[in-house]
Amino acid sequence: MSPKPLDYESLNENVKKVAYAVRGELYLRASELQKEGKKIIFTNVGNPHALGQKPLTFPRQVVALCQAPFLLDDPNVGLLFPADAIARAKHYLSLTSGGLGAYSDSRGLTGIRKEIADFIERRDGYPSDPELVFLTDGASKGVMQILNTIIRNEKDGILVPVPQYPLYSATISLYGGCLVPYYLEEEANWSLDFYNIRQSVAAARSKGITVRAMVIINPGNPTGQCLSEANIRELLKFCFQENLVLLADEVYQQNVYQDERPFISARKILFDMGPPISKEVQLVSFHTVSKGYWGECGQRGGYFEMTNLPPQTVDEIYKVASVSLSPNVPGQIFLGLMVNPPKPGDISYARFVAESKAVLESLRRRAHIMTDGFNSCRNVVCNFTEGAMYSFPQICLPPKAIEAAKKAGKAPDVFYCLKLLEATGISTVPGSGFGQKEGVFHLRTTILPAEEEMPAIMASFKKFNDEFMEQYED
Ligand SMILES: Cc1ncc(COP(=O)(O)O)c(CN[C@@H]2CONC2=O)c1O
Repeated sequence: MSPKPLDYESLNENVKKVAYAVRGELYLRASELQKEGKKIIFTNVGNPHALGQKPLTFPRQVVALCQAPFLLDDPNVGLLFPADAIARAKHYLSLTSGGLGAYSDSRGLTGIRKEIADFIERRDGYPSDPELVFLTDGASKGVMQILNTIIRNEKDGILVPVPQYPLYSATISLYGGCLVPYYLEEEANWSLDFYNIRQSVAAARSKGITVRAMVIINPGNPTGQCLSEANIRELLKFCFQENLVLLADEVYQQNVYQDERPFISARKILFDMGPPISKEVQLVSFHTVSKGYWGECGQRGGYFEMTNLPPQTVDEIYKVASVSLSPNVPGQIFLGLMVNPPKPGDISYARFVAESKAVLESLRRRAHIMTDGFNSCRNVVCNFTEGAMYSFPQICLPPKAIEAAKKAGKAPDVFYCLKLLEATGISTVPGSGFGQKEGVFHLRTTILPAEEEMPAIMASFKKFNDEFMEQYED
């Protein structure tokens, strides 16, 4: 009997190649342990509300009213909702063609795309065209769509930073392209090494790969570094020289925990550089409501903005977006609220600022607590989380531990993370899931556990790690 169409052996080989460690072996084991009644701290996913972060009030008030417009007709609505939330809800409902239950245009609601373009113009100081802003169900879908547009065959290469967020490796596998790694320099705080980047491109080309795009994640996931203006200038010059489209993943642009390298968008620097670069380099920038001080991961609100793409290409991307009909409309409204929050003088302004400031300041403190906790272990080295939501310490493992891992049929960092999980309930992601240099091991955790729990979590980690080292050290 020949295999059925959806038997494993008949499946699309690219589907089988996909790996996504953020919800891989460790996450599955943690879920099993949770079912057995063990308390698990899921720090594997940058999912703030799942770790106790409260949603911002104003956005939820507006979307609640949009979801239940009959409340707006209730004479007591003003007793429960502030006037600016009521007004904003009415505004967003007026943008839709029948409320949140109706499909929107496949690029998203025009009025919200305009709000985003206005935000980009305020942020960068250069005009932004709403026609070049497409809304998506999370930034993930936008990244996937653009990579799908770029990858023609297995000889098309995409430059990806390593360690990388596995959305990129998984999507490149799914669409049958070639991931061309460029290694970040851990010793120099995960900085770029342009010699290494050029080497990677040359090596790929020598194998017949056409390198077509370069991904930057700024601030970085899992590495947390923030790129300097000089870095981004050099990147844009490199893309211009090598004819690469730059994919700027800027989903963590609100998550910055140091003052030396504030977030500057790749788009701003592109226009600052002027012609020919500002006219020639093609750029797609991504953003989301899943991160920042919003953390609204489940709302699936993302967008990408296209710069220097020819109209015909934009039309092709629109055509493919039309196949999925419409990005989810509540997620679009969250995007509009994120880029156009309450202003000074609005009734909800003070509360909004207080809530968002509290989240960011706490994340900054937690970044320090976690980094210091890891660095207090003699075999652990951890760069400070300058931005994003993760800590990515290097764990120096003794030969006996590596031997034991081998015997267990596990990569050394997977072995270590499994032992950590079993001993402490802390669910992390092994560095191998993000890529790392040969013979060097990491784990990724988020800085998201509640601040008051963080010291106990780090103490529990240190206790486990020291006992692990006692057991396996020569
Ligand atoms: C760099 C980067 N880009 C895009 C996304 C996708 O965001 P959307 O929610 O908008 O699709 C993530 C999510 N971060 C994942 C999710 O949690 N932990 C992670 O590493 C990310 O880290």
